[in-house]
Order: sequence, then structure tokens, then C-alpha cells
Amino acid sequence: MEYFRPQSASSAVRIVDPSTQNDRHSKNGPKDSVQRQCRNVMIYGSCKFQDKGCTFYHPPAPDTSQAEEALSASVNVNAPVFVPKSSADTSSPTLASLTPSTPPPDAGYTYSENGTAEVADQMQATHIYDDNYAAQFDQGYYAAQSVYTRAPLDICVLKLDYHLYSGPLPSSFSPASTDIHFMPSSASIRETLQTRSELIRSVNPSATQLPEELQGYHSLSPLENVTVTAERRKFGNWYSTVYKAISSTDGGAYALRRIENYRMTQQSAFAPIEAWSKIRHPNIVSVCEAFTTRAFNDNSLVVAYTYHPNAQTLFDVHLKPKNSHTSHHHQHQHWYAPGRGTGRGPSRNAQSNTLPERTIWSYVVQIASAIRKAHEAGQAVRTIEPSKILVTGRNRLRIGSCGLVDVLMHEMNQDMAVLQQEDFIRFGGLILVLCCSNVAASAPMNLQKSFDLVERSYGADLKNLVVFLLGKASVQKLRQLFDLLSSRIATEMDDALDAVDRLEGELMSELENARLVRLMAKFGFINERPEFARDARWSETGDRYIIKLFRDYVFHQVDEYGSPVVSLSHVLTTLNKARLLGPLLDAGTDEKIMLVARDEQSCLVVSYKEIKACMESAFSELAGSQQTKAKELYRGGG
Ligand SMILES: Nc1ncnc2c1ncn2[C@@H]1O[C@H](COP(=O)(O)OP(=O)(O)OP(=O)(O)O)[C@@H](O)[C@H]1O
Repeated sequence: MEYFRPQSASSAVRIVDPSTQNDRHSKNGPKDSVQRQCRNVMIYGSCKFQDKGCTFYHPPAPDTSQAEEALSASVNVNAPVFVPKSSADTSSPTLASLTPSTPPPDAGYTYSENGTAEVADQMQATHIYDDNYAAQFDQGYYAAQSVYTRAPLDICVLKLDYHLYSGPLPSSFSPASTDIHFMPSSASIRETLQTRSELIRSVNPSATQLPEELQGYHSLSPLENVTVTAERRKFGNWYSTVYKAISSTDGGAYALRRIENYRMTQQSAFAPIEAWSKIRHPNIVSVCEAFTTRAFNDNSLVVAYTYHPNAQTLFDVHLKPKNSHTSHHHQHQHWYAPGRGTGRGPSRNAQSNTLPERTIWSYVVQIASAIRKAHEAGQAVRTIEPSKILVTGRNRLRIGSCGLVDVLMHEMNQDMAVLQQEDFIRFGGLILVLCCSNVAASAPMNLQKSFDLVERSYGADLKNLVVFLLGKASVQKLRQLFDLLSSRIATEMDDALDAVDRLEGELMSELENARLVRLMAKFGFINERPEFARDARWSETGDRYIIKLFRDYVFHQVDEYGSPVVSLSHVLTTLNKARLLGPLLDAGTDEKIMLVARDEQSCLVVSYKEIKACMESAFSELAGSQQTKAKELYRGGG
């Protein structure tokens, strides 16, 4: 009997009934077996078939402490890569703790009704050697799992839940199921990102008669309703439309704001765009470039901004009346008329959901920070108003359309210091509007009522801040603003760092995806290649046969009724155990599995380490031969 070794010609093991084997051996004499020790004893410490027909030599049972050592070595329980299952118990597992008192019903993977939770548990188990793992050893390789046993209500988990690729972080570290200030729960951040990714590629069906190409941008798609019946909105005195477009230069998506019928008189009007394009800030939508064009059959000005998929304006998120068909345009003030209102008093009934104080302060800190960046760069923001500030994530704001007003009003030659002071007034007005959930809250005739409401709902600090912002102009105003905000900034930073930790955790779990894809690609490259069909190494007696069988083991399992097991968790668990996906990419484990031939007439007992080595060598040979052929072709061609 030969075990698999990658170098040997044949490693197939014929499965025979132990009783007939016994007969054969008794006829020919157990010449070989008396000298050779049973591999089950060598590998697992005991042989289940010692008294049931196994003809190999079985030395007397070692004492428990030796067995403990042998098992401990074979399962590598002390290897540094494996983390203890519970942080409370850091001691190495003993033989007693690793070996279940009664053999488990199945050495494979069990499934329960609670499919999703089960998969998550299993994913976690892939990093930890636990009782089930040891139980597989205890069974000996003859009892290895070629057949799946399902729990009564099996749920085949082919559903690609995006967060199941590897174990979640311990919940005490960061409860991924809960929302934190800047991050929604683990499941919904994936959903959000998925939506964003789809939106980048999606096209607005109402898009018609748009230029196919626009100064290096293509695939234009309006980000707002542009049907003939839709009400046109104005940006200042101009009609404007925002499009998503793809850049031919870098393939990225951009937001292009087009101003219709704008005639540029001086090239110097673009100077503010150049200045803004140098400003990078987490609360400012980055300005990329600007150009004029006749591609829309008029004279249009287009400014390209970073595209934030699924961004909504502050107005749409917090101020838009929920059950009203009235356009917000009739209700909120023009961006260039800060402080002037429609005369309607602030009413909290217009919007039932009052913004939490934490959210208000967070917005305040973010906008203040954006203002600081712009002022320090010698610019004024000018677009601090609900319809121009984008909500691009959970509690994340970005001021948009920066630089555009400067271009449009270039000829007015306004004093930058005055414009910067106006930013503070707009800022104060915006806080009032948000606190009162009413776009008219900053109108002069409503100010007193709005202040009272703010003080009642949010306290004196916020009211005093608004009073300060709307108060007299001063060159010290920016510094004084940050003095007022200091303690709020600390809270903001704590929440931002919490979000970074959580994101790192999420990223950690996604690392497995890349490994999985690489491995699947390798599998795909080397398996079932027609040119290998007649290759002896891939035949049943060849050393590459193992790869075929392992592929069957991973992907073509059947349950006890012969039905295919379509289980993502089995695939991931097996590959993780093989350390083909795990952190020690080049290690592979010593764990042995039995691979059964398709005709079930022979089997191989191999370690994951051997499988890994075999796959690696097959792949590098394949990659090597491709390079050699390319070189030959190159030489031939030259
Ligand atoms: N940089 C951007 N990335 C992604 N979406 C954006 C970007 N800029 C604007 N948008 C989206 O485009 C849409 C139209 O923007 P716009 O500023 O015209 O808003 P609006 O509510 O129509 O305001 P107005 O009444 O002033 O026209 C909004 O839904 C906004 O979320």
C-alpha cells in the first residue's frame, strides 16, 4: 500500500474490503505488513481497524501523555497563527479538551435551519482549531468525510452575503451590527457600497439627446429629473443641470455641473477654478476642471467635480416636506441671498423628524472645517446652503459647487474678505434652518422665534454659536469660531477614529475575498485543460491527479442521498483549512483528508500541505510554459 507522495508515479489507493484483504494476506503471508507499521497509528495514534482486519503492525498503545504530545503536534494547536477561540481562555487545549467524549455524528460540516448564522459561525471556526477539528483526527482517515450529512432543514448557502468571507471582529472590540456615528452597521455599509458601485455604472433612463463626447467625458447621465414637464431649477440666475459622466482619461466617474447659456468674456474667470482645484478636504466636493462648450447647442459652462454616488443634498435629506409635491425651490432661499426668508415662520410641524443635537454639532464642525480650509486657501465658500451641501455618507457632509459662483460673478470683482464674512452669515443661517427644520428660519423677521426654538431644543451653546456667526464681522472670526467649537471637535474626532477602527475591521474581513478569487483563478487555470487530457501526470496514476480529486472534494460533494451540496461555507471552510486562503499562504496544514476517485474505486490520503504544493507547482509550470511560448514567439517573430 502506497500513500500519496507528489514525486511518486502513482499514489492511488485501491479501496478494498478489509475482510477480503485479510484473506489475501493470509494466502500470500503478511510479509510486508508485519514489518510496516500502520499509518493510522503513526498519524493518528491509533487505528480503528486494528482488530477488524488491518494487517499492518500496531505497536502497543503509548501512554496518554505521549498520545497527547503526538496529537498536539499533528494538529499544531500551539502554532502562533491560530488564535484562541475565546479571549478569556488563553491556555493551550489539552488532549481531553480536544477529543470529544462521544464521537460526533459526522466529521464534516453540519447545517442547521439558521443557515446564515451557521455560516458566520463556520467562518469563525475556519480560523480556530476546535473540538470538531480534533474530532476529525479522532475518526482516523478511513472515516474521512466523502458524504455530507444534512440537518433536516438544510439551507444551502450559496447566497453571497458580502460579510461572510471571514470571521467578524470580536463583538467586544467593535459591535459590527450596530450603527456608530459615521458608520452604519456592517451589513448596511456593504449594502450602501454595493448601491454606490451600481450607481457609478447606471444610466438615467430619462437621458436623451446628450452629447456622446464632451471634452474627454462620455456616458453622460443627468443626476436629476430632466423631463420636459419637470420644473427647471436655477443656480443663481442661470439654469443648471448636474450630470454624471465618465472620464476617458482615467475611467473615473465625475459630476459635471453645466450652466446653460453662459458666455465667458475673460479667460481669467477660470482663475478661481484653478485655486479650488488645489483644495482637497474631506468636507468639500473636490473641483477638478472647468470648460466652456457648444456640445449642448448653446454656450455652456461646465465644471467637473468628484462624483459621490448616491449623494443627496441636505435639503433633500432633512428639509424636503415629506408629503408635499411642492418643489423645494418655492420654499427655500436662493443661495446668494443669505438671511432673507419668505416670511413664513419656523414651524416644526413641517418636518416631524427633528435633527438630533449630536448630528447638528457634527454638521457644524464639518462645515466649519471646510470654511477654514477655503479661507486659509484665500477663497470664500459661497455655497453654504442646504441645496448645495451633499450628504455623502452617514453624518458626512461635503460642500459642493465650490468655485462656480466665483466664475459666474467674476466680473463683479467682489472683495474676498467680504465674501468670507458672508460665509459666516450663511453658516449661521444654515444652522438655524437645520435646527428649526424650516428653510425660512433664517429670515430676519423669524430670527427671534428661531433663536427661542434653538435654545429650547438644543441649549444655549448652539444658540450662542448662531448669534456669534450672525454677529458683527471680524478678521478674528475664524479663530474665535474654532475656540467655541473646541470640545465639539474632540467628540467629532473620537467618532471619526471609531469609524476608522470599524472600517479597518471591515477591510480585514474583505482581505479573504482577494485570496479566494486568486485561488479560484488558479483552480480554473490548471483544472480540466484539454491539453492535459493525455498527460500521464494528470491521469489516475500521475501526481497531478490529486488536484482533480481535491477540486471534486471542494466543489462536487454530494449528500447521503447523492444530491449535490451547493454550499459556499463548505468551499470557504475547506480552502481556509487548506491555508490556501488563510494568512500563512505558503504554509498549508498537515491535516490529512481522504480524496475519493469519481468511480469510488480508489482513494488518496493526502495532507493539505501536499495539495497546496501540488497546485503551486502545476500553476507555476503552466505560467512558466506560457512565458516560454511567448518568448519563442517573440524570437520567431523577431
Ligand atoms: N458631486 C456630486 N456627486 C454626486 N451627486 C451630486 C453631486 N453634485 C450634485 N449631485 C446631485 O445632483 C442632484 C442635483 O444637484 P443640484 O445641486 O442641482 O441640486 P438641486 O436640489 O437640484 O439644487 P438646485 O435647486 O439649486 O438646482 C442632486 O440630487 C445632488 O445630490
